[in-house]
Amino acid sequence: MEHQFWHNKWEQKQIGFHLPHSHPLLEKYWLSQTAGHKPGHATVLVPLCGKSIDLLWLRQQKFNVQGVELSAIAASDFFSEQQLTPTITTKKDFSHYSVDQLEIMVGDFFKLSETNTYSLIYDRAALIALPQKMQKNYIDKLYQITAPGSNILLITLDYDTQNDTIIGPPFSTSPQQVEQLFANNWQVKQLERADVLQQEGKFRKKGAQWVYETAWLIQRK
Ligand SMILES: C[S@@+](CC[C@H](N)C(=O)[O-])C[C@H]1O[C@@H](n2cnc3c(N)ncnc32)[C@H](O)[C@@H]1O
Repeated sequence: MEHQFWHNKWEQKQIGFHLPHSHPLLEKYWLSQTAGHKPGHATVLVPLCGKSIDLLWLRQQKFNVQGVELSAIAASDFFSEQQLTPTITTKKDFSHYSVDQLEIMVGDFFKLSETNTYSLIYDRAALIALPQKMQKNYIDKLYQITAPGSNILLITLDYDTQNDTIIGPPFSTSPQQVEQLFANNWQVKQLERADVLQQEGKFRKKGAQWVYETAWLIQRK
């Protein structure tokens, strides 16, 4: 997706993806499957984080949280809505908005230069925000920045693409696609798959017959 597409979405407040609460699948699987074995204060990276309340939930569980987000509007809205005052510093490709244990790096995720650094990643609506031709680059970038043994909690959506009135994002990403994307270098475990058509008004209105949400534990070999 062009960067301008997302900047326009934030400027025009077209952020239907934003949830006013933390994600139930994060609450269900983060400690039980993904990060429960990690010592307190491990760092979790949240790619394409928007102004997600999940950042706060993760911090409440005593993780250091680093989000990456293209839009400075998203970052400033996050901190002002949470009544937090960040310090802002700019280094190279990113502006860092930070308060205790929580930082949003404003810039392009694909410009992260770290290697073998992160051991915990939370992805809700990040992989699926990208069109198929960018998804492979996204997985390559995850591979670059994570260390062997890293865990990712990934939440994907796939839907009835017969109905071509639905144009992503989110881009329908089927279990087969997830398995193919992570086929090399990763172990893939499906944690849960459920029909969420009833909760997804946007899809229902457009005539979708089904929408599935799937939670995954992805482990880097
Ligand atoms: C579908 S939203 C999901 C936001 C968040 N994960 C959530 O659950 O609310 C995708 C977000 O990714 C951001 N984004 C898109 N491309 C990006 C990039 N290359 N680097 C960093 N952020 C990006 C957009 O601005 C948008 O806020």
